[in-house]
Amino acid sequence: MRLRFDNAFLRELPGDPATGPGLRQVHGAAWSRVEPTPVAAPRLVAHAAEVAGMLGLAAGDVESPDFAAVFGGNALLPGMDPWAANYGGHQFGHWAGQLGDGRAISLGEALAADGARHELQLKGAGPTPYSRSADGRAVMRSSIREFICSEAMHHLGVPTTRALSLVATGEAVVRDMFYDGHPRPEPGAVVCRVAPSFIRFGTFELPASRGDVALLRALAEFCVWRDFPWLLGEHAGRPLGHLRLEQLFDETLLAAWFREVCERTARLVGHWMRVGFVHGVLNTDNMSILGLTIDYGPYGWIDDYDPDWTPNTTDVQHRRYRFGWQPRVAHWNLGRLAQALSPLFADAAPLQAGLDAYAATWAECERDNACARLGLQAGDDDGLALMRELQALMHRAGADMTNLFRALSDVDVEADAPSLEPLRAAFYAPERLAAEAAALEAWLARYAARCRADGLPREARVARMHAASPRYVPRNYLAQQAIDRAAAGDEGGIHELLDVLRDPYGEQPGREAFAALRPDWALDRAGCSMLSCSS
Ligand SMILES: Nc1ncnc2c1ncn2[C@@H]1O[C@H](COP(=O)(O)OP(=O)(O)OP(=O)(O)O)[C@@H](O)[C@H]1O
Ligand SMILES: [Mg+2]
Repeated sequence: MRLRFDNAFLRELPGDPATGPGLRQVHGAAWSRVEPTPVAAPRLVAHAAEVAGMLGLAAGDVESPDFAAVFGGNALLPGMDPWAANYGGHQFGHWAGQLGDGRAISLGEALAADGARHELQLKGAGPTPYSRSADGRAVMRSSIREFICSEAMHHLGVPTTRALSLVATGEAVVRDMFYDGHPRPEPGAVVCRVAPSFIRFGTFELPASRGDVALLRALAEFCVWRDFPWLLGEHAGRPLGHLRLEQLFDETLLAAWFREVCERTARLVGHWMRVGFVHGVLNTDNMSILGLTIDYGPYGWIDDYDPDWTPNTTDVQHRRYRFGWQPRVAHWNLGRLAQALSPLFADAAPLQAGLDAYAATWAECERDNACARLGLQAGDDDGLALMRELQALMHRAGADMTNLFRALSDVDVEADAPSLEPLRAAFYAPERLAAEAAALEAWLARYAARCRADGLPREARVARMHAASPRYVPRNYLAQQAIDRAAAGDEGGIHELLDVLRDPYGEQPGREAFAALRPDWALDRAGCSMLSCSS
């Protein structure tokens, strides 16, 4: 197994002179060298062949015992030079100080044959200087969720960190799942995540909070150079040191960078709102600078449409991270990033321009999502208004978000008064549907009229709708079933679910069960409707 590494993060940014996992506050440094702690019996449970292929790994590499050893944290490949990154963050609205990779350890930045950079990072690989009071480990149930959802998001077309592998450690990890004084041992696991960059908003917030403008500037310049090279135009690919000497990183360039971060974040949230994903812990340390979904913890998927739903038990009181608030939370988080970057700007105008670009891009995404899901040609305010009315009805009548949007393409829009029949199976309770049936029918009549005025031929309309509204998403209960089966010794559920989710927009005859409404047993089952941060 061979990979080519170019560890730019270590080479170009200042590091912690101390090594090893001892807990400490790390000043003036972006990273600390620390090796994964070996585990008792690494065993490969699952891998994503697409990610292995992207890295240039062959099937034989994945099957070899070396693979489980490396991606379980027991061995290193030549060129790997493991580190934990230093960052801070706002958690639930409050500044939390230094956080850092407490259980994530980056192994190196692999360069693929096509020149793409893929940082390989183990999650659950043991203690680091940033582990605070925790153990640096992760349990199998949360690792299965991270592995499956990362890949599902990619196939759904949502920007995300990827998952190469899921390795069982053969060791127990003690967790108090509901923070109710009942800790118990659970099987441990390590996921290898893959992304061009794991830089977070909190990466910039930490040096800014300490008044360390030199490190803040170094991080910003590095991030532009490595992660946004297209902003450098003809200078892309030249050594960072040369560009610094030529003072290329002026305010105009940094402003363009911040603006792009804002726009990418808006598009990311647009995708989440389209597919019904609730991140659950949108702290600034869980916001990727590249606008990728990162940190699959107590996330959830919307079953019955409810903009106020949050899956995170830690968040039940304020519901800060509820589904419908994600657009405004992302904006707030960008505000914290803007504040952190402000020492690099003479005045606030360029940062405000970025935040305004967020609002404009999000508004555009919301309109485009609405019109694509309704199968309308033009993205206009009329389509958006129609969507908002439908969402209010879905909420009141208890419609399954995924299934209702999918079934909408079966409505006969040639009829003046289309029948509700094609939608009926997407509702959870007949009496709630009955109470709203007249309002839904009135909406359908207006919708059908709009489709006819729009003039898109049936086939094109349906294709547009199916491309925007998935048939299959990793519903909370589906992931939990895979977890339960794995706990009982059958890991086949992980592979089956991953395979279904490889084609989320296809019909996949024979696999309809994976698109079924949430069953009643999942309503109050841990892992399905409520998830704790204990992972
Ligand atoms: N078991 C653990 N051991 C050590 N540190 C942990 C552990 N769980 C969480 N942390 C750290 O606590 C902070 C916030 O936790 P959060 O739940 O956002 O992250 P996470 O799920 O560990 O990681 P990531 O954001 O890397 O996916 C991070 O600094 C994280 O590394
Ligand atoms: Mg996190």
